[in-house]
Amino acid sequence: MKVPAKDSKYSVNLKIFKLHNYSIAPKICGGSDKKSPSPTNGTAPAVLTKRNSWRASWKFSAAKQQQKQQLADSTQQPEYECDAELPADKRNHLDSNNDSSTATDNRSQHWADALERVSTSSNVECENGRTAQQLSGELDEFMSMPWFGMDIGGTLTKLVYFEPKDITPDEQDQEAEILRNIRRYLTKNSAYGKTGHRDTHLQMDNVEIRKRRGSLHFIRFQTTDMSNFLLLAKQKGMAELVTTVCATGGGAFKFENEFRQQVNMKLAKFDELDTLIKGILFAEVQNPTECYFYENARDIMKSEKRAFDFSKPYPFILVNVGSGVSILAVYGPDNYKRVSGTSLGGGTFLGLCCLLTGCNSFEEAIQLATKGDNRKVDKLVRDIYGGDYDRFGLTGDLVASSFGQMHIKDKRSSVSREDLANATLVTITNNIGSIARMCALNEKMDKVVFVGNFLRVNPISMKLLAYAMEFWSNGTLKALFLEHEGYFGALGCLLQFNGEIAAALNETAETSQQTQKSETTADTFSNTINSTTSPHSNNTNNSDS
Ligand SMILES: Nc1ncnc2c1ncn2[C@@H]1O[C@H](COP(=O)(O)OP(=O)(O)OP(=O)(O)O)[C@@H](O)[C@H]1O
Ligand SMILES: CC(C)(CO)[C@@H](O)C(=O)NCCC(=O)O
Repeated sequence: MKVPAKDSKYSVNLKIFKLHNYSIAPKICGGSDKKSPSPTNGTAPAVLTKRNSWRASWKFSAAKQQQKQQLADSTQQPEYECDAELPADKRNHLDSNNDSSTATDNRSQHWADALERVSTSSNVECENGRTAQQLSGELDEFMSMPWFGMDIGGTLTKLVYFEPKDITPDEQDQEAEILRNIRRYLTKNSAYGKTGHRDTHLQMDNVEIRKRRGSLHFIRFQTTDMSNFLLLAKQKGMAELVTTVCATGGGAFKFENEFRQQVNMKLAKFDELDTLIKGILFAEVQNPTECYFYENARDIMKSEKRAFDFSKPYPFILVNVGSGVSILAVYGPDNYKRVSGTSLGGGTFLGLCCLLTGCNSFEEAIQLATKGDNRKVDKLVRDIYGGDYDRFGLTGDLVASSFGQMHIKDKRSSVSREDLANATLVTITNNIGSIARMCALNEKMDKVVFVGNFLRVNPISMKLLAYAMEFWSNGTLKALFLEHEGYFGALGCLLQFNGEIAAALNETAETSQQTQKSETTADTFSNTINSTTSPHSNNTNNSDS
């Protein structure tokens, strides 16, 4: 991975702390020793139920157990090929979990099943009516380049593209021109269309995936720009390539038909939280400096980014700050639950900031926040007490009430756009920190990993979160951050194992059959409510917000 020499974004944003030339002790976690009220927007814990349909999709070959085992023994496991070459400690890291060895066995078994099935039973009918031959074709199609993983989120779409670097001259001769053009287009540019960007500083080189060596490119664009993206993909000839793309995020469901109709692309859909964890584990193994923390977190003026050894990660709290926030308790690679969430996330920060300051982009909002002072907007403990509230350890500098001065006309007229942006950022960050801390306490975990694009170019929030975890836990909680911030869902998608892909394709077929059925039902009973369940309905959260 290209590691930036000195992250300029940090030096720029440090200005805020220079401007606030005081010992910053913003109130990150509401209430401290006081009994904190429950977060208004928290969600009820939802225990993960693993999706089982892929197991069912292969079950007809269970009768040939012995034969399968031989195949399994002689077959490598694509997803873990790179693992086989890893140093022992890294391998242990993937295997150290209570579930992981079982998961690996299952995977090799199912990969063996898949191979056996396509090689020996090409006309056996699958559950959804497709033959093994068809399924084999779909797997081949998936295996053919280009390889993408896509995370279509509420605000940003993230695309991870694998560029093969081990192309032989023969392969090069045979490579379709369209494919070559797509590869060149993606890897030679860093801006695409109106909102597309390649984060060149995050590029991972010399990565091995499914026995191919190459580079991973990280691209993002606004989800509102999806129709332009599809148009561009069509112009570049994607429709003629007939590819299947692994996709996750809400948009994988929302835009599925558009992908099919406009660029002839099938989406193999995966759950966003499953892929998030897979992506994180892969990035950590690939990049020794993926994970970092803030040293001297208690003194925001002095706190500095340092590498953290995340090779033995479990258990940990994972806070994904996207448009909204999901909070997971992670016990192992295939073992987690979504413990909470809040609708007050990155989307809220951006939305409120645009409303309050008239800014037009996340970058602009962060720039404004960097120059502003939340103390002119918020009501601090000292604005109420005239000093500290000693009895419960609340120093005068703490925010007692976010935006608490804005009901006063004079104060309102003296605040700047910068102050409002800063107060918005601090408010949203504090709230996330508060909920994350309560989750860590509940789950008795001491590592809290923050990811998601809200943290992009946003050291103010990272430092506040690091401060919050450290200060309010008396040093027992540690906030951790990851370099590839918002790309883990897309990365995890790209890495999906072939057995899982086959299952996702099956689910797609099942869903379209269900949809057709429900459309017919809706025609017949036009007054009844369509209650078709989502293919992942056994794996969703119980959001109550
Ligand atoms: N260039 C950008 N444009 C818009 N938002 C950005 C940008 N860079 C960072 N952000 C922040 O990142 C957030 C989106 O993060 P992310 O991409 O992780 O979530 P998402 O997948 O879009 O949302 P969700 O997971 O809730 O569907 C935005 O709400 C905003 O706060
Ligand atoms: C809906 C998702 C999961 C989409 O990524 C995310 O935006 C989220 O977790 N929102 C918060 C929902 C809640 O728990 O209140």
